[in-house]
Amino acid sequence: MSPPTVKLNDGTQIPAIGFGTGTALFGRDAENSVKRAIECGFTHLDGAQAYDNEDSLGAGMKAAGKPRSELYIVTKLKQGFGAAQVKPSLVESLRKLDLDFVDLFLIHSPRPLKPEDGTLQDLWQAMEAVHAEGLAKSIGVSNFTVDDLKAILPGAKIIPSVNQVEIHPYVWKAVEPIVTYGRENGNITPVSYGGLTPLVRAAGGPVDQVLPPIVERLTKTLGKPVTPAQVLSKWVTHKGAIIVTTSSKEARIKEYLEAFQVPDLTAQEIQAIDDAGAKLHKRIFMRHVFGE
Ligand SMILES: NC(=O)C1=CN([C@@H]2O[C@H](COP(=O)(O)OP(=O)(O)OC[C@H]3O[C@@H](n4cnc5c(N)ncnc54)[C@H](O)[C@@H]3O)[C@@H](O)[C@H]2O)C=CC1
Ligand SMILES: O=CCc1c[nH]c2ccccc12
Repeated sequence: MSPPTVKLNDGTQIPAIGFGTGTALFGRDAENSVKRAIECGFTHLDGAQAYDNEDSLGAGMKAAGKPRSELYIVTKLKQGFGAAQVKPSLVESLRKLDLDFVDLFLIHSPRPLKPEDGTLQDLWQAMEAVHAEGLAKSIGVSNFTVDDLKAILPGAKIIPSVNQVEIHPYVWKAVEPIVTYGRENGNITPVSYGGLTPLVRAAGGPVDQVLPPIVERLTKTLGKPVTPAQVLSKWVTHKGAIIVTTSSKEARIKEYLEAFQVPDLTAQEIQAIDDAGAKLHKRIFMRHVFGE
């Protein structure tokens, strides 16, 4: 079963969960993992120039044999690239991916940006130009703070469709203002990465303690086992975000997709996870977003 989709501010639809080729797959051949993910039901694939594996992402798509129209392909401008590199680097990404266009092209990070490479506004104008040429159906940003959004929005002809940022309970207090600002200023959809951090990179933290009763209730309600990772995925979805996750294991890939069959969390359960998350601040990526 295909995952649900969400409508972006430019009218396009994005699958509510994406399979990442960074982190564990960074610099590695992603072909088999991407093929497996597509065969299991993922249609949204998250790449980046910096991951140095776009060619194998393209090979994985091809090997899976799914029509291009059923796939949603994302790549990101390498960190540190300025306006002049937007089009040539995207053309090179498309060559590696063996595609005519990507569904979504993101500025991977607003930093570092050298003064000689122009301003963030110049960078966004160059993104608007590749969108106008049809090389990217949607354009967006990643790791943008409220101030970064404020820097580009006044001069923008196109509002970023998404802001991909680290979102999980241990950064929620810090990231919520970015999510809210984006929503209130052009309906920018948050995309979450690092969503499983409480289980994967901060095991034993306060969130671990509140998950078991929620897992138990949902397992009873659904009539089949629900996992802590699925509960965290539901939490991310309840915050209005698209999920980007990854795994090389087929069982985990299926577990991620099956999270969409899990019943909703109650307001009290969401609050319990928020409260537990607020007891620990743990950021994994992009120091500039959270200041520590
Ligand atoms: N825009 C950006 O700056 C960033 C984007 N990303 C994108 O997001 C993707 C996913 O990022 P992640 O942080 O890896 O996602 P994530 O937080 O969902 O973690 C996925 C990892 O968790 C492991 N895992 C899943 N369930 C587990 C369990 N029950 N116990 C132990 N381990 C478990 C998986 O094997 C996998 O290695 C990346 O591949 C990349 O495409 C990631 C980081 C930064
Ligand atoms: O996207 C995840 C974080 C990130 C930013 N730049 C790079 C380069 C290589 C691997 C991961 C990343």
